[in-house]
Amino acid sequence: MPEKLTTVRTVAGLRAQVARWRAAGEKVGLVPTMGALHEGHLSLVQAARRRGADHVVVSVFVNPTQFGPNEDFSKYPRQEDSDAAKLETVGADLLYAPDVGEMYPDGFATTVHVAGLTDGLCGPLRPGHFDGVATVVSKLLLQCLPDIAVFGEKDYQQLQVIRRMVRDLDVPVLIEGAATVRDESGLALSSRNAYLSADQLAIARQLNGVLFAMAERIAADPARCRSEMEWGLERLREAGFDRIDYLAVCDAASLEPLEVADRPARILAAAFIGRTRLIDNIPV
Ligand SMILES: Nc1ncnc2c1ncn2[C@@H]1O[C@H](COP(=O)(O)OP(=O)(O)OP(=O)(O)O)[C@@H](O)[C@H]1O
Ligand SMILES: CC(C)(CO)[C@@H](O)C(=O)[O-]
Ligand code: BAL
Repeated sequence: MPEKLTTVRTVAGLRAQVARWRAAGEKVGLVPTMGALHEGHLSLVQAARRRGADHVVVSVFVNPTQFGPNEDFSKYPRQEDSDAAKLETVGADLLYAPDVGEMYPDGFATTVHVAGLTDGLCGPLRPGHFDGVATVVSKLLLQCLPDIAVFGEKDYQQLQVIRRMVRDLDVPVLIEGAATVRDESGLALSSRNAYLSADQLAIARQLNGVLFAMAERIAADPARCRSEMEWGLERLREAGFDRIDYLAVCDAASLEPLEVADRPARILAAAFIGRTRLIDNIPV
């Protein structure tokens, strides 16, 4: 029988529970999130179980250090009660919901920076974002010391950054990526979709179609990267996106931009509708 979901708010509380599972020889999975949970997050809990975790810890922490000064930290949705109810439906075991003081005690002075992979795409457009992510994910991994941690491919650059950070710092955890969960129109589920009006949602729902069309045409002719990017940018403008941060065809591992998709590649995009910034990516 799965245990009922319990909530802990301190590193000591988290470690005490994880220690009990370890003493019983059981494997622990960690799913880091910022809450406002949807089916995409719940799929990560299920993926952790499928990949061998006997118990799954889900962290919910809206991490201030990964938001820029003009970003949506204060309005980011916080809904712990409904998050807990959703986690129960997929049999998560522990909700770890620290406050900012627990995560960043007075005098906190350390930053984890992953070079190279953060030079392009979201990196320069959200200065400091990946330092905030790498630092808080390092802390979450060290606080919980899970056997595996699962992250969504929806945040593809983030996933690559975390893989590199874990490899470089010899963190003893297996990092697993999980496929993007989409709605019936193909729109990638995202907590920020809740900011969109009905008209804006109709625009958002066109993003994935443009990426899938580009992927099909580039797969047929790998030298078409540049012309397909121009085609895709035009389609996104026509669809009504207000600002396109990037639309790029990149090497799937290094995230270097590609002119010719002659190796595993990924098409990645970030675009604004009003003040809401959406991201998506798919393989070629
Ligand atoms: N549609 C999705 N499918 C699979 N995983 C997802 C999906 N959306 C988010 N995730 C993953 O869930 C984890 C937590 O992400 P986060 O809490 O930021 O959710 P989000 O919906 O991406 O929110 P935001 O709108 O802030 O980007 C990350 O590993 C992220 O990649
Ligand atoms: C990994 C993460 C939980 C770190 O705050 C966040 O960036 C997210 O929700 O993807
Ligand atoms: N989903 C990644 C977290 C962020 O955008 O800050």
